[in-house]
Amino acid sequence: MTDVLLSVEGLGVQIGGLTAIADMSFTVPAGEVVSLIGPNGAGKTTAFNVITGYMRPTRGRILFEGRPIAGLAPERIAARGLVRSFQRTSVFAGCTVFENALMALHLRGRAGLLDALLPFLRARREEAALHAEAADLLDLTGLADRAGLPAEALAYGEQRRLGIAMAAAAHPRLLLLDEPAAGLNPSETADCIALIRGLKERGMTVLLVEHDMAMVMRLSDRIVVLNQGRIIASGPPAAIRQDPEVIRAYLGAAHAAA
Ligand SMILES: Nc1ncnc2c1ncn2[C@@H]1O[C@H](COP(=O)(O)OP(=O)(O)OP(=O)(O)O)[C@@H](O)[C@H]1O
Repeated sequence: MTDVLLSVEGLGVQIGGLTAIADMSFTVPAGEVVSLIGPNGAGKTTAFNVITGYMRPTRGRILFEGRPIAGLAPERIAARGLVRSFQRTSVFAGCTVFENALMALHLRGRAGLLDALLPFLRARREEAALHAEAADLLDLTGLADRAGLPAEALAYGEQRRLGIAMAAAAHPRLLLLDEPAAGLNPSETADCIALIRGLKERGMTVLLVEHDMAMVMRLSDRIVVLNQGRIIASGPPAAIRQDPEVIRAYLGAAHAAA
């Protein structure tokens, strides 16, 4: 049986008098890409905010590796290995692309007992390993030939990919991506799909919120469809594409025309 990494059970979120999420239950199995889709206002961002600790649920449970996380502070949830990338880019301007990748890896680095015993040797060995890993990360993003450029000189789509790679550098157990294709042109979207596929091939589990259906259909093992705060369907892309209720509520005319 597949290991369930994240389990959302009977989640409900009220914001003031409004029901942002009425009742939501789904799981994210380890090693899979699960996408949350649905029309504007369906509750996708709210679900992300609650899972990552930025909002408190009104009811329900969220279990990460079997332990409850609902209501914990965002940094405590991140420390457990649940890391999110934001819609806006989050690279450090004024640093090169390579330095950005390196910084993300350093932020993950943890000093151990060896630090106290062999500080110099360890620092050198670790630095070399981190440089190799940063180079590997840039290979994966397709940004290796841009390594020496200031991060702000990258095109928008490249900055977005670097931001995702930096979130992935933390080796999260679960990576949450909030609309990674927003504002990207088709070729940038294709590069972004390649990056996420590469992360998946390296064993990363991903929860994706995305409006770009080409990306969702290509990457997802499973899709959860939300409408007005409720799950109306969930399953593999082929089934979701043909689900009459999903077509009516979300895929609509664009799907019919395709
Ligand atoms: N901070 C807030 N204050 C008031 N209402 C909110 C707040 N955040 C979300 N909502 C409401 O909760 C519902 C769900 O919104 P949410 O942003 O989660 O939807 P979404 O699926 O992410 O939409 P989109 O695709 O447009 O990002 C909507 O009716 C929205 O207006």
